[in-house]
Amino acid sequence: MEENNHIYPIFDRMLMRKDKEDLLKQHSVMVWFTGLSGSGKSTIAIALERELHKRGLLCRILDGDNIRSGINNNLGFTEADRVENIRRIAEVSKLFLDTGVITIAAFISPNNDIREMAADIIGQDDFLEVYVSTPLEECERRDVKGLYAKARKGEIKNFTGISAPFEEPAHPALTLDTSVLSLEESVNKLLELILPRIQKK
Ligand SMILES: Nc1ncnc2c1ncn2[C@@H]1O[C@H](COP(=O)(O)OS(=O)(=O)O)[C@@H](OP(=O)(O)O)[C@H]1O
Ligand SMILES: Nc1ncnc2c1ncn2[C@@H]1O[C@H](COP(=O)(O)OP(=O)(O)O)[C@@H](O)[C@H]1O
Repeated sequence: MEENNHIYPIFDRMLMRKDKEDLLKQHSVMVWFTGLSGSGKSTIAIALERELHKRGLLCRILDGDNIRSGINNNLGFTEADRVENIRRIAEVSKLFLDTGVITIAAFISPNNDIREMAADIIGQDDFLEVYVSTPLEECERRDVKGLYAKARKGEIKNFTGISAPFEEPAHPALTLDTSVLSLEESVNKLLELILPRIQKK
C-alpha cells in the first residue's frame, strides 16, 4: 500500500469520522438511555429520532428489538450476560459514531459499572447518559409486555426492579420522569441538550 501512495494519493489515508461528519453535515454523539423496563426509553428514542430526522440529521436507534433479537440472541439476563450485552452494544455504537451517525441506545443497563464500561468503549466525551427515571410503580402499572406480572409470580427470574437490582446513575446529563413529563416535554428537553452539540455551524 505504502509504495503505491505516490501513484494513488487518494489512498493517503483512510477516511475518518470527521470526513463522514462533514459529508452528513452533523456531529455524531451517543445518546444512552438507561432506566427500568417500561420507563419510556424506546418511546422517547423513537420520538427523538423523528425530530432529529425532520431536521436533516441521520440517527440510528439500537434497542432490544434490533439487538437482543439478533446479534445478542444468545444472551439472557444474568449479570454476566447483561455485561456482554452492553459491551457488544457499545462496540456496535462506536462503529455508528465513527460513521458520523447520531446513535441512540435504549437499554436498561442497570448499574454504574455497566454504564461506565459503555462510556469507556464509546469515549466519555461522546457519551450522553439520559436517565429515564419513571418510578417502578408506574412502570409496573403500565406493564407494557406483561413481564412485571410474570416476575411478581416468579415466572421470570432476575427481573430488573423486582428480583434484580437497578442502580440509579450518579451524574446523568439529563433525567426524564415520564410519570411527570409528557413525551413532547421529554423530547424538547433532549433537543435542547443535543442540538447545540450535533448541528454543524
Ligand atoms: N429478567 C429480565 N430483566 C429485565 N428485562 C427483561 C428480563 N427478561 C426479559 N426482559 C425484557 O428485556 C428487555 C431488557 O433488555 P436490555 O437489553 O435492555 O437489558 S440489560 O440492559 O441487558 O439489562 C426489557 O425490555 P424493555 O421493556 O425494552 O426495557 C424486557 O422486556
Ligand atoms: N410521557 C410518556 N413518555 C414516554 N412513554 C410514555 C409516557 N406516558 C406513557 N408512556 C407509555 O409508556 C410505555 C413505555 O414503554 P417503552 O417505551 O417500551 O419503555 P422501555 O423502552 O423503557 O421499556 C409506552 O407504552 C408508552 O406509550
